[in-house]
Amino acid sequence: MSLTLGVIADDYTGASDLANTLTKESVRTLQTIGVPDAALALPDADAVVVSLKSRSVPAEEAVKMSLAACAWLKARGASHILFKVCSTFDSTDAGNIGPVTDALRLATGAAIVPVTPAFPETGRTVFMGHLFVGTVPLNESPLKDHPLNPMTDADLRRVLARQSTGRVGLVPLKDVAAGVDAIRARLEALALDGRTAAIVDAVFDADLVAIGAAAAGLPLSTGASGLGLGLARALVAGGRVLSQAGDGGAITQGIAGLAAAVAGSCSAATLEQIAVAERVMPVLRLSAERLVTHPDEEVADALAWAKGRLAAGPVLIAASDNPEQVAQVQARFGRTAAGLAVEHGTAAISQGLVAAGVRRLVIAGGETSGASVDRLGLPAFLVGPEIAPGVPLLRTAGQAGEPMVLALKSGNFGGPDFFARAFALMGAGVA
Ligand SMILES: Nc1ncnc2c1ncn2[C@@H]1O[C@H](COP(=O)(O)OP(=O)(O)OP(=O)(O)O)[C@@H](O)[C@H]1O
Ligand SMILES: O=C(O)[C@@H](O)C(=O)CO
Repeated sequence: MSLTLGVIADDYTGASDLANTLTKESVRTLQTIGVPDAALALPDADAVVVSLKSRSVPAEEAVKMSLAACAWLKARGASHILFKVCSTFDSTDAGNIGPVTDALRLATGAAIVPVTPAFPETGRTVFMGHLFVGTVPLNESPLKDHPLNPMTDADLRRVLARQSTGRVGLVPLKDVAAGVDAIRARLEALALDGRTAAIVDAVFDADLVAIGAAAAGLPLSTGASGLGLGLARALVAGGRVLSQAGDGGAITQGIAGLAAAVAGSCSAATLEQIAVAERVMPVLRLSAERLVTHPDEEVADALAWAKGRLAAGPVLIAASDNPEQVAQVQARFGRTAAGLAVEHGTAAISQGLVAAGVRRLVIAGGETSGASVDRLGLPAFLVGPEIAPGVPLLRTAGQAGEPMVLALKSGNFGGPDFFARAFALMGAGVA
């Protein structure tokens, strides 16, 4: 397999978001979970998205995992590496976007790295280096209450500089609007001035097409699905990838079995989606406190609840809670310990659901998805049609046993009826 584009994604939902964008742009794309085993038989692809669970781990660990993924992708011919981060730049002052970008820059020999989390289709735009979520700056959006990495500064030059060893510059919208040559010229000037990364403004998809054209000529970029769109357009236009229309129908073919969803995202979008799901399917609200203090009992009770209902249609099991409740649990047990306990609990529930015959599984939340997919030991996914912007259907690939269809939903993505829509596309209707 000879690749053109190698993507290192810092969480699993983000990886499927990016794989979705590339697939929509007709780039033959495969999503792997971690660096694939040498023995894993993979179909041909022009782009591979390696999913890591590296967003919230200590920076040294994230760097190590990302360098291993980079080496694997480069050994298979990838001429450009995209480090896929969250469109809301989820990270802390300790990392991991800065440390990983710095390390990949050295590994790829890049002089400067264009960085933009813009994803206009989902309302993420960057202007004068400041990230907006819809109509408000990042620090006024619900991301200020994120359970693991509250985002309190919208100025990405400052945010990235606090995490990086290098100096951070800006490619302003004026240059982006002037087109690919102006972007290249600004990046070169910033590199000459000693900047090792540059936040690139982008408000419309057209901006990202120009940025993608400039970035495709460099060894490395850091960004979200908007940058993926720009890179895909540049690679297809330059004849560097085989453009191929997707075969969406094949994704759900031959998949029967039960259907369920597990949610651990506490984003405003997911909380609303759970409330809406309650009107059309059975929903169980887990106790985060009990997942910390009596995990086996809480998991067993949840599975018993689900098993009594699955035959009648999809069910949803959610740990998700509002910021006040999450803060209380965190105050009592600590942020990391509470998050990990809930992830372990939801992963055990996903495993129990699959053991009970679930073959159509929706998971909400990046860390939550990572923990569940790891527990299920799924090595790779083929990418199918889109349920909502940034959320495709996925079909398991490369694993022994019966295939499954999954959806890994980024916390903030999807409309209010997301769960019902996902099940309908998976061929499992709700009442
Ligand atoms: N009730 C709760 N109390 C405390 N922590 C919780 C609770 N419910 C979930 N969590 C934790 O909150 C974190 C949510 O992160 P996750 O990445 O799954 O969602 P997200 O950040 O909304 O999604 P994404 O990363 O895709 O944007 C997880 O670590 C999860 O275990
Ligand atoms: O970019 C995004 O917002 C998502 O793909 C994501 O990474 C959420 O975890």
